Amino acid sequence: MCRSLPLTDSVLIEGLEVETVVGVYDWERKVNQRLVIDLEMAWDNRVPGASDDVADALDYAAVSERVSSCLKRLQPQLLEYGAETLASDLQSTFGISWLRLTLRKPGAVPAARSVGVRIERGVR
Ligand SMILES: Nc1nc2c(c(=O)[nH]1)N=C([C@H](O)[C@@H](O)CO)CN2
Repeated sequence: MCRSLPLTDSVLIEGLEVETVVGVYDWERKVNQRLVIDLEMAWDNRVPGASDDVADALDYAAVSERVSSCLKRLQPQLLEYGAETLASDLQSTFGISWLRLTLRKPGAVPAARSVGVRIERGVR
């Protein structure tokens, strides 16, 4: 019997910076702050690897653009809400079966280099 192995290919976006309104406090609703996004997204890279056609690839430029516009429109209070909404939007828009998303807010806790949340959604 021939069983297929789980797909371990990914497309990556690391350190994507987005300026938006984010936070729970009154002062935070009046300023832009920087968010930093890391994404690992399952994708069968054998197809674009054979065709050399970006139409077969998960276009990291298009995903980056979508992340930025989504967070600017959403203006979340909690990072958790931003991450959950973003993950759901990316999965349905691009047909991503599984992703790991890290959303960091580097300025939030002065004594820390960064704080944030990480979620994984879907199945590989
Ligand atoms: N788990 C979380 N804790 C906190 C969040 C958050 O989004 N998730 N946000 C804040 C404030 O907005 C903070 O960033 C202001 O410095 C506090 N805790």
